[in-house]
Amino acid sequence: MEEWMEQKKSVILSSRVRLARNYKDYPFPDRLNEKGCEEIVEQVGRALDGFRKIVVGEVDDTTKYLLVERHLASRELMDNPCGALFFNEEETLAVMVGEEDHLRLQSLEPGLGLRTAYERIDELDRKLEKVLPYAYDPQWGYLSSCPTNVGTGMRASALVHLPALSMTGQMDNMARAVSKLGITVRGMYGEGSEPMGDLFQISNQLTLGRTEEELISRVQTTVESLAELELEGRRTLLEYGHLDLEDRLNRAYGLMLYAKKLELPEFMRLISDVLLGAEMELLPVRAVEPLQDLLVTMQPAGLAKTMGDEMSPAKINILRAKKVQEVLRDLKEED
Ligand SMILES: Nc1ncnc2c1ncn2[C@@H]1O[C@H](COP(=O)(O)OP(=O)(O)OP(=O)(O)O)[C@@H](O)[C@H]1O
Repeated sequence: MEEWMEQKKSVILSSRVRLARNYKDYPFPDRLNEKGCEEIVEQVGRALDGFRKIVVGEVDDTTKYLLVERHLASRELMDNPCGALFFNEEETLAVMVGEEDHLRLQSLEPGLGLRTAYERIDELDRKLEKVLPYAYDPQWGYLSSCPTNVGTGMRASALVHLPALSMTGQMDNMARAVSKLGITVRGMYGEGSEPMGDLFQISNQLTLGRTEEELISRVQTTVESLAELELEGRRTLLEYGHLDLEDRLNRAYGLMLYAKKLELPEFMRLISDVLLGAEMELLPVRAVEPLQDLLVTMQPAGLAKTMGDEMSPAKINILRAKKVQEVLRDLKEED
C-alpha cells in the first residue's frame, strides 16, 4: 500500500482549485472599461493582506511568461494590461483580477491535494465575500459571463504525468471516456494548451448543479483511477517490452546528458522519458523531485531571467542543456 502511495505521488504532480467570482455592480470583464478594471484591482488589493501585487501592463514580457510558467497566472490574464495578479509569499494562493471573470481565486498544492487546496481557497473566498459585493443569485449561485462557470464557479484540477498511457496510445480513449463523466483533459498550461511531456491537466467541466464536495470527489476519483491505469501500463511495458522500454529511456537519458542545446519540445519529450526511467528505477538517478522541478525551471522565461532577461531562443537552448546536465550529473548514482 505504501509503495503504491509513493508511486502515485510521482504520477500526480500538483493540484489546483480555482473559484470564479464577479462584482454585482460592474459589467462583466469583456464589457468593463479600464477605469472599472482599475477600481476593482484597487479594491481587491485593499481586501488582501500580505499579498504581492503585479499589474500586467507594468511588467515586461519575460515576467509575464514567468508567472504563467510558475502556474501562478493564466495566459489569458497576461493579455489584459489593466489586469493584476496578487499572490502570497509561498505562492500557494493567488488572485487574478481582469481575467475571464473579475476575480479568479486559485490555490495550488503539490501532489493530490485537492481538499487542502479547496479549504484554503474557501477561507480566502469567505474573507473576500465579507467586503466585496459578489454577484450571487440564490437560485443559480455565483454569476459569471460564461455559462460553464455559473454555480460554484469552481474548477478543481490535477496535473498528471501519464507516459505509459501515452506510449501505448491510450490517451485519446481515456479523454473520451472521462468526458462522459464531466471531466476535461487539457495540456499542462490549461485551456487551449497542447499537451507536452505527457503532462495532462484533469479537471471538472461544469460547475453548476453540484456541490463543491461532489465536484472535488469526482475529479479526485478520476485522477486516482488514471494514476492506477498509468501504473498498470508501466507494469505491462516492463513485462512485455522490457528491452524496448530500457532502450528508449536510456537514449533519452544519453541525449540529455550530452546534448549541447535543447529546444523546449525536445526537452519536454526527453524529460518525460527520463522521469519515467527514474521512477521505474531503470536509470541511474538518485531522486525524482529535482527532475520534476526541471519541468518548471527549464521553461523559456525562467531561463531568460537567469540570463538577465534576454529572450534569445538560441542562448536559452544552450543554457537549458547545460543546466539539465548539472542536475543529472548531481543526481547520478554511482555504478
Ligand atoms: N493542477 C494544476 N497544477 C498546476 N497548475 C495548474 C493546474 N491546473 C491548472 N493550472 C494552471 O492554471 C492556469 C489556468 O488553467 P486553465 O485554463 O485550465 O483553467 P481556468 O482558467 O481556471 O479555466 P477556464 O478559464 O477554462 O474556465 C494554467 O496556466 C495552468 O498552468
